[in-house]
Amino acid sequence: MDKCKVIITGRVLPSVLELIQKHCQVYQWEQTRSPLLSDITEWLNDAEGLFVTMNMPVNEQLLTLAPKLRVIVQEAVGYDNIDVPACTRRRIPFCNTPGVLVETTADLAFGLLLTAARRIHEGWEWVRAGNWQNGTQFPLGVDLYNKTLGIVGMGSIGSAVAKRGQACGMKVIYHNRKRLPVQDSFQAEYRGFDELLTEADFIVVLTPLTAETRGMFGAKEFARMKPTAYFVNAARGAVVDTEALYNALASKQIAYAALDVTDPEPLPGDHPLLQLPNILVVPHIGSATTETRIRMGMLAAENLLLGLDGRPLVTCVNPDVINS
Ligand SMILES: NC(=O)C1=CN([C@@H]2O[C@H](COP(=O)(O)OP(=O)(O)OC[C@H]3O[C@@H](n4cnc5c(N)ncnc54)[C@H](OP(=O)(O)O)[C@@H]3O)[C@@H](O)[C@H]2O)C=CC1
Ligand SMILES: O=CC(=O)O
Repeated sequence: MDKCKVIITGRVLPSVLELIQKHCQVYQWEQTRSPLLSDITEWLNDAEGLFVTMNMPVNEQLLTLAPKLRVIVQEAVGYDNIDVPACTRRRIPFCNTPGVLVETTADLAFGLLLTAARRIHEGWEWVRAGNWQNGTQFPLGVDLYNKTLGIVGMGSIGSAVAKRGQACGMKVIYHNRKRLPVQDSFQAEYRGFDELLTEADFIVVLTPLTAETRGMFGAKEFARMKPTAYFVNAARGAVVDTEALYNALASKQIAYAALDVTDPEPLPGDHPLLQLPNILVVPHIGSATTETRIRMGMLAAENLLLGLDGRPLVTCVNPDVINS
């Protein structure tokens, strides 16, 4: 019997590829950049499954070229690149990988905060440049203890960051559209968005990117923050207006930013943000540990195989397409 044909839009771990190849014929995009639609058009014509590894747009245009597609999975939690209603209209189930990367991403978000506050990365550069003997001139950092951590997007990952902050003696405040039930907020206090901006010493963003959150942090929001504020974005780059962030940092309207995600992404090496002294940027590595990437890849692969088999998926974003 012919194996189902599936497209994988980037590199995956060998164990994940092996599992998929056992059951499917794989077309894999192997270049480091994300494929353009034109790069995979030929494969789309007979693909029954699509495994998305990077932020490739899955929209009407792509779906129209893929008449046999029966399941789409993405090895990520955020799915702002996927037109889910368009998948649903074609009765194609779509899965992301929630749950398995929560603690790992929270470690990275909190790690950015701690690294920026204590200038760990700058200290390393200082030592490596042979400056240790001038150690007393190394610029001082700031404490986390007794400071206020403001989390915008207190969901799975935001809550895990909140716990890390509390373990460091921080007071935690948060903002969501809906206030959490008391038992789920473990003493973090709810604030309106503007209140959180003015009160927090450290702000960590962990909302999804939606029409509502796109550009949520602009000039007005940075102007509300303390001049000593540290700003961490581990959500999606476009939640922040990059030019406004640049201006806020360059004019010292806020103290520091630490980013796992940027807009544009990847950030070009000559981008003005990277010339600033008060910023730390890492290349979207929130979930990038071996253990977590295996969990994400395996979950996505299992969902792919279930979908090809016409069975309900474990983490389906639009489950009604299967149940109806
Ligand atoms: N850097 C990285 O590598 C990673 C980044 N991410 C990003 O983090 C995001 C969050 O993931 P996760 O914690 O699992 O998601 P959850 O759905 O568990 O949490 C999202 C939170 O955001 C809140 N939220 C949504 N819209 C708004 C809004 N307009 N204003 C304020 N709060 C809002 C939600 O609360 P409410 O609905 O009440 O508003 C919820 O508390 C992902 O969507 C993804 O983009 C995820 C994994 C790794
Ligand atoms: O950015 C990563 C994700 O899982 O979402």
